[in-house]
Amino acid sequence: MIEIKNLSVRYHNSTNDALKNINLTVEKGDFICVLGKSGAGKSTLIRCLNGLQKPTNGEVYWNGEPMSTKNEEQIRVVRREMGMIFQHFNLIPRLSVFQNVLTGLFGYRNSFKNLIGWYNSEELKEAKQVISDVGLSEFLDRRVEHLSGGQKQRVGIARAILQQPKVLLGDEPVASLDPGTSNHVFKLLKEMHLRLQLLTVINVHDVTLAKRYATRIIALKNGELLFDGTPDEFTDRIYHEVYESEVEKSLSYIT
Ligand SMILES: Nc1ncnc2c1ncn2[C@@H]1O[C@H](COP(=O)(O)OP(=O)(O)OP(=O)(O)O)[C@@H](O)[C@H]1O
Repeated sequence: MIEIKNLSVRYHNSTNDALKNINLTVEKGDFICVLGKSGAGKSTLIRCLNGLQKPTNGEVYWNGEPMSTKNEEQIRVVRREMGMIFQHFNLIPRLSVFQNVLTGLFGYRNSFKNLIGWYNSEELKEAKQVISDVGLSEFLDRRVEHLSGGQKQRVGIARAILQQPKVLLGDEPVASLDPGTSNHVFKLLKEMHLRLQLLTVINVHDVTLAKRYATRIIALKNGELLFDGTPDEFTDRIYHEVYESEVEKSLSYIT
């Protein structure tokens, strides 16, 4: 579904590659967690998948077609098929849950309809359904600024799902949430993945969550692909290879 060949990214003001010669194929059916220390290249990888970041070298193929040959309009069409959820939710605080979720339809409508906020009855019904699916029916008319972090992320998920994506991408969607709430959000993501057959790629710092929910784990280190396998194959030895220096540094600071 998405194939990455010899992908490297170097930001214009940097002397190092943020991603170095990555080769990957991700398929419908994958629930992928991307692990790696801060700065390993996880966000850059997600941004390459949705076309927000152009590779310095190599290519990203969407259903066999190179992204680099697509014009802005064609990339917009591809991006419509990719729902995104974010660490800081990217919601409009003063709008209600319902209004925020409806913005998931923006990619399918002309700007005039979006501007005047006109939706047909089918669209309104679908929006109510996804809000119910994420367990927020009772908060339909509440401004999102008055929700908890976990509820806000549910709104983010509902908005992404209303978009009817084929792929769901998450850039550290639980980094601002407590462990219990993070687990609930992952459980919901997994349910959506299974029910809608959504290819899901999520950056996460919590290895326990990755091992509990992922079908496949990818680990990056200094921009390189260090590991690609099942949660069972992600052993303690690999964990230490991915994180060791960071863990040791933080422990030596405490003791
Ligand atoms: N816009 C940018 N301009 C220059 N360098 C950047 C830019 N964005 C990221 N980088 C650098 O690229 C490397 C990879 O960053 P990236 O954000 O992809 O890592 P990450 O694994 O997502 O980190 P984190 O877990 O802290 O979010 C880092 O060295 C970072 O400083």
